[in-house]
Amino acid sequence: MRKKIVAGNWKMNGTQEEGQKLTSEIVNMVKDERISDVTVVLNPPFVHASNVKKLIGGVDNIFLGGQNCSDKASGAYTGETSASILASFGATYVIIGHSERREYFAESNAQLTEKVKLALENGLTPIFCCGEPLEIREAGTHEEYVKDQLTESLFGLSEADFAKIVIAYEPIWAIGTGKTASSDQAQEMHAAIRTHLASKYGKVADGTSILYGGSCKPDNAPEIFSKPDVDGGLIGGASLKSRDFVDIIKSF
Ligand SMILES: O=C[C@H](O)COP(=O)(O)O
Repeated sequence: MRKKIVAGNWKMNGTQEEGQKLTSEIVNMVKDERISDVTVVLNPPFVHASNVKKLIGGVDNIFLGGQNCSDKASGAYTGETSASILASFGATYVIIGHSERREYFAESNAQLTEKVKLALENGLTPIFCCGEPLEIREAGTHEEYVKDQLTESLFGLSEADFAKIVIAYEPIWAIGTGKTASSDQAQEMHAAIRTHLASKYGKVADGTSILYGGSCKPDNAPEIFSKPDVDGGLIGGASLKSRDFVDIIKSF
């Protein structure tokens, strides 16, 4: 049985006060509505880490994650945050290779491998993102494109390390655009991803949670999450509204 995961990626949003309010509301709803069968991950901007960690304190199925980590272990890298710093603040997940990091910060597949390794060494579960831009989708080469991202960044991992990875498939043309992939498009890609992972890691890939991301909302999440290879979501915009985010969590 694969883990069902809904992760909220706040991106660069939220003052201290807003972050605390959002976290408290989510925590209260998850408790009051007795949601216990879904792993919930909150990925705020780094500076919110302590506040968020404190607020989720007593809830077994809500975890703190980072939106990124450095590909270096420590040192003179101004503005960066390492996997070990994140772990020391109580984070247990970290998003790696989000398309915004790949596009705006020119992160390469090789760099992402280093980030994944450092995350694992520090006990963090990487949520490894992959996904194609619109022109690749239109050219019909999206499967190959995504498989290459996975091969180049992850296929050097041992089986034991690979078993700890969560994948997020996010078609770039669906991120923040309001244009979601159809549930059939999501299932097709998730199945292709799983088959590709199995070509290297065999049965271990059956246990890999693959999340969908891209304009996921309360009204489309039930249909997307009903697909056999979709194990949850990586939620951007809708994770900033507590009611919407919790409704998405309840969409399985
Ligand atoms: O990390 C989350 C994704 O980029 C999806 O963002 P979105 O839900 O705002 O489209």
